[in-house]
Amino acid sequence: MAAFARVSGSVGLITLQNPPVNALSAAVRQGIVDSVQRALREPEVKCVVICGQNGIFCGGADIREFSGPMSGPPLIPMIHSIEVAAKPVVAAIEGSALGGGLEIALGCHYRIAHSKTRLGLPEVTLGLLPAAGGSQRLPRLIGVPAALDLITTGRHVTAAEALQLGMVDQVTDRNVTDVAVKFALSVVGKPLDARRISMHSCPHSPDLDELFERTMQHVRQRARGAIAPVACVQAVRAAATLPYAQGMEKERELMATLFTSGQARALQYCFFAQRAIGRWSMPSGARWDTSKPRPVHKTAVIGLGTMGRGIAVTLAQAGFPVIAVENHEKQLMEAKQAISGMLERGAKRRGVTPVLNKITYSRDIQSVANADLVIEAVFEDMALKEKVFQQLSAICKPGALLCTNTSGLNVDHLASQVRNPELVVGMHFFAPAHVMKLLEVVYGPRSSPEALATAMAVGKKIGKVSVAVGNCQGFVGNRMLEHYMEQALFLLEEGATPELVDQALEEFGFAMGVFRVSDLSGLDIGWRIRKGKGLAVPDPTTGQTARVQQGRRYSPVADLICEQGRFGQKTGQGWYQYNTPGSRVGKPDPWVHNFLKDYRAQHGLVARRIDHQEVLERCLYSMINEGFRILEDGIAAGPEDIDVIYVFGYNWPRHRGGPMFYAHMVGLPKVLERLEHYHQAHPDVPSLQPCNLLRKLVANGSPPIQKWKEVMKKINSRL
Ligand SMILES: C[C@H](O)[C@H](C)C(=O)SCCNC(=O)CCNC(=O)[C@H](O)C(C)(C)COP(=O)([O-])OP(=O)([O-])OC[C@H]1O[C@@H](n2cnc3c(N)ncnc32)[C@H](O)[C@@H]1OP(=O)([O-])[O-]
Repeated sequence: MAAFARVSGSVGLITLQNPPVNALSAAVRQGIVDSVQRALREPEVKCVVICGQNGIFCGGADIREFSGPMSGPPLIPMIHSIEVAAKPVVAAIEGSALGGGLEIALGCHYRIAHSKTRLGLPEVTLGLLPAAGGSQRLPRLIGVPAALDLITTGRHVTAAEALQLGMVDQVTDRNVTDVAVKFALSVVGKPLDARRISMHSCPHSPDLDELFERTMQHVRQRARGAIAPVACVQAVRAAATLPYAQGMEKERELMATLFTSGQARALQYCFFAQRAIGRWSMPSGARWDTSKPRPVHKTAVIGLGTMGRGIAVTLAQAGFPVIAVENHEKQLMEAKQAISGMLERGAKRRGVTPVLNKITYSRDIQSVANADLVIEAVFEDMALKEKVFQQLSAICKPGALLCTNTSGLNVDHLASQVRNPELVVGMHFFAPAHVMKLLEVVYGPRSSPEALATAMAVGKKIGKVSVAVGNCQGFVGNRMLEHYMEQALFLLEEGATPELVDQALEEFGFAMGVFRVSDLSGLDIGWRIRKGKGLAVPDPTTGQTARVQQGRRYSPVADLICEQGRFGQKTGQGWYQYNTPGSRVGKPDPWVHNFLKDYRAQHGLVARRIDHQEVLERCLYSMINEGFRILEDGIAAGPEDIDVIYVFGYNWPRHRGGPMFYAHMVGLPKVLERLEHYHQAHPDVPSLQPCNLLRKLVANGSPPIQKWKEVMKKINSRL
């Protein structure tokens, strides 16, 4: 709701009250309407100040209301009544003014912001556009180019940048409401027409058409099929070319298309999923709010290869002192140089001083004896990791958290190497570790809730989106990815080309298809892992790698490509051809096409026409099916955990919500039917056999994704 009070004699103070972010729920909107009417009606009130409770102005419209019928007074006429008011209305902005919150402020005649405020119109990140006049008022206030940037990206600006853009009139370090009240009294009686933004046209911008063409092209490229950014450009174009009322009509039309779109539902699901994963739970019943993290002051990283360097940078940038250990002198010197460079470039980008002194380098693992948390990031070899954990167990102080950055090896096996297995968890970073937001925090059967709570707390402090998952081969992300990649290889055997598979996945919204990503990360990495699993081993008699391994179909196509030394971008050849080793632009490679033709002939395979639909169904549904197995095994607590992992760690297109949300949108009965269809065609591919949980959810009427956890509990309780 919103409270009204008269302060300083003649100032009507309207306070938004809806913790934690004063979202504009129906009750808050009604409260504002009532308060504005009262302020304008009461003769003693000469001016008005609008502020928010609890140190935040307003987080915008109440996103929770979007999934149901909208009720309460609409925003647009409410903001209009503020703008046309005969008494000056001043917005006192602190904390955040986002979306509808900023739109209210744009309806006010003046805006005073606290220096720590963040302002923005992030609707595009929810699959929407600023639909309470923001797309029409902001361009009029700050100009078309700046408004296009803020509205199509949804980025938040600081108070300093907002002042520089002309979005706010004053920035203060003092109590912003007090400053606003004084300011409001100082402008009583001054003409207001100049302050009514909608009454003005947009500041002139030379060659507007060229600007919009260029922006639309850039936005379409970046959007990868997302519709909201495109609509945002069209709305701002209306502001630049049409009178306000017509522009508002255009804004309303565009919003109507977006509001009910599947993409908007996917993006709003992601918004809440990203916040839900912080409320983790373990199969033991331990939870985020019943487990206390241990204090972590000193940290250490063992092994300064690519991952170790990124992890050290991330910890130091978050303010942790780091002991960086590498026992090879040359590797240590190279790491020191690389890390310093990363810290300096990061500091330059953020306009802060590089924290080079946060890291101390050592060749001696003894130096980590006093660390509260140690992250092992040595080469992905179990024997080597065992040795490191045995050393850490002997060296580290009691209570130190021992973490491994393995991307899929058995965390519990490493726990069995130490005195306190309850203090061992996985902290699986994604390359580059100082850039990628995702962190899989892996707990084993012996990991204590306290250990998990501590790793999750450190994950939050270093700015990672941290997801708690159970220990199993490949954890969640890589375990599902294996099936996605396996299907892609089978499709090559059956007639597809790498380009066709990648095109289907890129049209779906992935920045890069599976074969382009493999060429980027290096085919030799996967090859080494497959060899480690005893898969990519040619039969000594035939010299051929069997196409049935451990009782299931196996495709040796990638191994055979690697045997030719084709490791992707780094060798200039992989699934694509590159001008030179290291170059990034891959062209279709006739060698690969001929190789596949020969391979099919050799194995008696007949190529057939494969369409994009089949590529998507086989690559994505097999991955989703494994997602259901992961839920069934309790490795992930809910679909949100899986979807956040894929959106933040595997570039799953955010406007598709994540693999499990996508299954929900496609419809579980359809996913089940298609998996059954493909499993019938490929009985030797177990990953296509529908998971029991999927069957049970369909049998339970395919409940909405928000209800899966509940239904899973019921299903499990009946087991
Ligand atoms: C007409 C108009 O044009 C259109 C159509 C719109 O206006 S569309 C809406 C546009 N507005 C936004 O996109 C802003 C969204 N919010 C944020 O960016 C951030 O929240 C924040 C404001 C910067 C605070 O960050 P935080 O880190 O301090 O806390 P938190 O953990 O994120 O949030 C704390 C709690 O508040 C909940 N919450 C936050 N913003 C909310 C909102 N707008 N509606 C409903 N709930 C919200 C959130 O789910 C969490 O709940 P729970 O998990 O505790 O149950």
